[in-house]
Amino acid sequence: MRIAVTGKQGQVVSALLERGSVAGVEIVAVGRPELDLVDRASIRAVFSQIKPDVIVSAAAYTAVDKAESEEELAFVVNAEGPTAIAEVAKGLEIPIVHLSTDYVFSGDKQGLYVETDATGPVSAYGRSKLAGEQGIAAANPNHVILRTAWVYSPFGANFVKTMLRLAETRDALNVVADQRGSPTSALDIADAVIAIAKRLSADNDENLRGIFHLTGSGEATWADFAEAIFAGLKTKNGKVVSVDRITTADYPTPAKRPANSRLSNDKLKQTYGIVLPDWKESTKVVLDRLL
Ligand SMILES: NC(=O)C1=CN([C@@H]2O[C@H](COP(=O)(O)OP(=O)(O)OC[C@H]3O[C@@H](n4cnc5c(N)ncnc54)[C@H](O)[C@@H]3O)[C@@H](O)[C@H]2O)C=CC1
Repeated sequence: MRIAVTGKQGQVVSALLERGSVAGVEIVAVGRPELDLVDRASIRAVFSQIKPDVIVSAAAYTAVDKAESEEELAFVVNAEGPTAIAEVAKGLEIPIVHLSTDYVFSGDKQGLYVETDATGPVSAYGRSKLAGEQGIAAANPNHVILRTAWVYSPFGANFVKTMLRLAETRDALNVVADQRGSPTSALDIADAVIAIAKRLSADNDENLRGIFHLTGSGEATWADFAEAIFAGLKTKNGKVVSVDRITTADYPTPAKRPANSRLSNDKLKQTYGIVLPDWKESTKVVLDRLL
């Protein structure tokens, strides 16, 4: 099976390239310059040449704070581009698997978010990703939208790498302790995406299509996540870094973030039998690679 994935150096695309060979699946990464999400013509041209069985839409404008001042560009990249890809997939009669985000929700709910909960993004990035979900769903019923969250990996830029970099020069760090979510390893996302793509290309059942939540098992605050990273660092090289728990109000950012990012993964478990590993286990796997 051949999977075309958008982007060349992102966390999820890098993980797919690595895990694809383990799963015996050919992964073709397409990104700039031959595929630019702001250029519809490039989107149309590239996939008919590759002839994939499934398209995975992983590339995105992911600079959450910068999007506040570049909302128009974020919309083109996160909504118009993926919608055009879904149209191409429809024309090729193949499924599209698209990565979306917990930031489509406001974070005001008390419990875990389920797929049918009302959306209500509180940031430009979240609004652009929600518009992408809606554009894809309207363009091609043969879609799976995977809302994930707090993605980290050995690749690209992410929270784990930022914490390890800061630990080189600091003994204590202030980390936000009033946002809850589920850290999710891009390596685990890649395994799930490949399993889902295989099912989609073999089975037309409409229950396999639609929106699904896909996050690491268990939950944490950013401060918990940082502590787990520094515990791993301590066992590796003895360096001790302490975490000072602060509130979101103590750490103002241009984009507002949901206080509650916890997503229920029950639908994915019931439909596909997929459950991602506990975030603490997957964090150890990534730390082993980075340290
Ligand atoms: N990183 C995170 O914490 C989260 C990410 N997501 C979603 O998961 C998906 C994958 O995220 P990551 O791998 O972490 O992202 P990333 O930021 O590591 O990679 C994004 C990729 O998109 C590419 N890209 C950006 N603009 C482009 C354009 N105009 N044309 C072509 N390619 C372009 C970049 O070159 C890069 O390869 C994205 O859709 C993102 O919105 C969802 C929730 C959380």
